[in-house]
Parts: sequence; C-alpha cells; structure tokens
Amino acid sequence: MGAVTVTNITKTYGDATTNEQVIALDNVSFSVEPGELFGLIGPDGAGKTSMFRILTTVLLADKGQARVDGFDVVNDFQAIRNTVGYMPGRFSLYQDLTIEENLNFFATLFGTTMQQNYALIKDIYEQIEPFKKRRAGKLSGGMKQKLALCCALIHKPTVLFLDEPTTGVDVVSRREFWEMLKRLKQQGITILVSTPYMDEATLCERIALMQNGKILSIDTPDNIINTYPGKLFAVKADSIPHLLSDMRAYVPVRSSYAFGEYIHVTFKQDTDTNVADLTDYLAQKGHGGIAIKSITPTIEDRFINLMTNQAD
Ligand SMILES: Nc1ncnc2c1ncn2[C@@H]1O[C@H](COP(=O)(O)OP(=O)(O)OP(=O)(O)O)[C@@H](O)[C@H]1O
Repeated sequence: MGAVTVTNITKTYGDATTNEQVIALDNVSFSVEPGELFGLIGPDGAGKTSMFRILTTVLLADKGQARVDGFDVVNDFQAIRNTVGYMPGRFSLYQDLTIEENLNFFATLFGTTMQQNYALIKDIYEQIEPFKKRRAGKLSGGMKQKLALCCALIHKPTVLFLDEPTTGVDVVSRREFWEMLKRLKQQGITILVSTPYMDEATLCERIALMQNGKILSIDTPDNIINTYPGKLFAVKADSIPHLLSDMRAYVPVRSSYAFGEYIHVTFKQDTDTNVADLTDYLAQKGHGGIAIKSITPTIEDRFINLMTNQAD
C-alpha cells in the first residue's frame, strides 16, 4: 500500500463575481511509496497547494479519493491530522511567539513535548537554538523555514507535506534545506515537497510535473529527462532579443525559448542539415557571433516540451 494514493481527484473553485469555474485539479491520480522523497513540480497556479490541502484534510475535493498512510482524507480526517506534518507555503508560525514558544505550542497541540521527539529535530533545531528567545517575526527567511520545519516535525509525523518550502529563501539556505530533507528521509519519513524550482526537481526520487491542474509526467528525474523526444540545440548570437524573434519566424523550428545566455531550440523534423541551414538563415538575417550546439535536455526543457505538446 502506498503512503499516499490519489485517485481521480478533481477540485474546482467558483468565482462569485464572474461566475467562472477554475479547475485547480483535473482528474489527478498518483501514488507515493512509503519513505519516498516525492516532488510536485510546477509553476504558480499548477494546483500544488490545492493537492496538499486536500491531502492534509483542510480542503475537500469535488470528486475522487485520496488516502494518506492508509486513512481516507474524508472519513478518517482526524487520524490524518494526528499523523501527518504540514508546512504550508506561507509560514504558519506565530510571529509574536519566540522560536521556543512556537515549538512548545505546536508540541502541545499534538499532545507531545519538544523533549519527546528531540532526536528528530535536533540537527535542524541546533542551527536556530542560539536565537530561541527571538520572536518568529524577527527571523530571516532561512531561519523561519527551519523553525517551520521543526514545528511540522515535532509530533514525529509519518508523512511530511512541504508546500514550496524554499520559495523566497536564499541559495545557501535552499541547499541546506535539501540536505535536511535527505537526512529526514533516512529516518523513514515519507516526504512530499512542492516547488516551482526545476533545479530542485532533480533532488527528489520521483517527481510529478504539473501544469493547469494536470500531471504531465510522473517518473524519476532521470527517466523524465531520458524520454525527451528528438534533439535539442542551444543557440547563441550577439543580439539575443533579435535572435529570439528571428528563430520564432523560422518555419522549421518547432520551439524556441530563452534559457540563460542561450536560446534552446527544437526542430519540427530532426535532419542532418538543420544546423547548417539555421546558421545560413541567421547569417542572412545579419546575426554575428552565431554558435549552435547540440545539448542534453534538463528537466526544465522536458517540462517546456510537455507543455508545448499539451498546447498543440
Ligand atoms: N480559494 C480559491 N478561490 C479561487 N481560485 C483558487 C483558490 N485557490 C486556488 N485557486 C486557483 O486554483 C488554481 C490552482 O491553485 P493552487 O494554489 O492549487 O496552485 P499552486 O500550484 O499551488 O500555485 P501557487 O504557488 O500560486 O499557490 C489557480 O488557478 C488558482 O488561482
């Protein structure tokens, strides 16, 4: 049995002023194995928060079933609330309480004490302990994140839901955070984490790429990259803005998008003459400093490819 099983979950929100329905989750199914580090990856509005809120029993789905740790999210909501840890996207901390007070508060809520489960939070708590008398509202983003994680862990959850835990956090804290997750995983906790950052996708064991309430692909990061169809090229020239508009006007090109200092390009058909033909075309358009190379796709390239397929 999976630690989390989601079967045909649909969630819509109604907009009272326009009477329009927003489909936040569209018939979504997936499962997460016990002890897995699983990522929901997608841009703002993909449906990640709605999914986490349903799984942590704070939101009801319109249709479908979901189970967490064997418990049904509707019928057994109390059992789920007792056993899961949830770190919502916006920090759930009490800003006027100190680090220590926040932790004691969350421990009391779950009928436990900080001492009882100290081993689980020790590594993380030690990093913020010197500031334990400081109010949460006065902490840096990285420190708030560590405190929020400690609060979510204080009752020793079997499944941990982390909704965009690294959004708005500096690069060093982000890296430290993922190290902490790896250590938690070693303790057997199932971890579901959502992130809009594609580089973090590769740190998960399996990921679901989400867009507009749908899962576009679900697999290990390596398998998702390896199923990239066709060839991908990185193109550079002296004027990137002009390059982008000229690439979009070039009929053999299927997709082209800015990617760091390059433009990533795929062709409608992979032929031996694509690179030479494109070089000629760009030279005719007056571009200098043209460089075209074949590259290995990243998760982000695969995501863009899947989104393009969906749009087609
Ligand atoms: N309470 C609500 N009322 C109306 N629409 C909502 C509500 N909550 C979410 N939505 C809409 O549902 C869709 C999915 O939102 P959701 O928050 O689940 O996505 P997300 O991937 O977590 O993105 P974000 O990072 O922006 O929260 C979006 O189009 C969003 O605008």
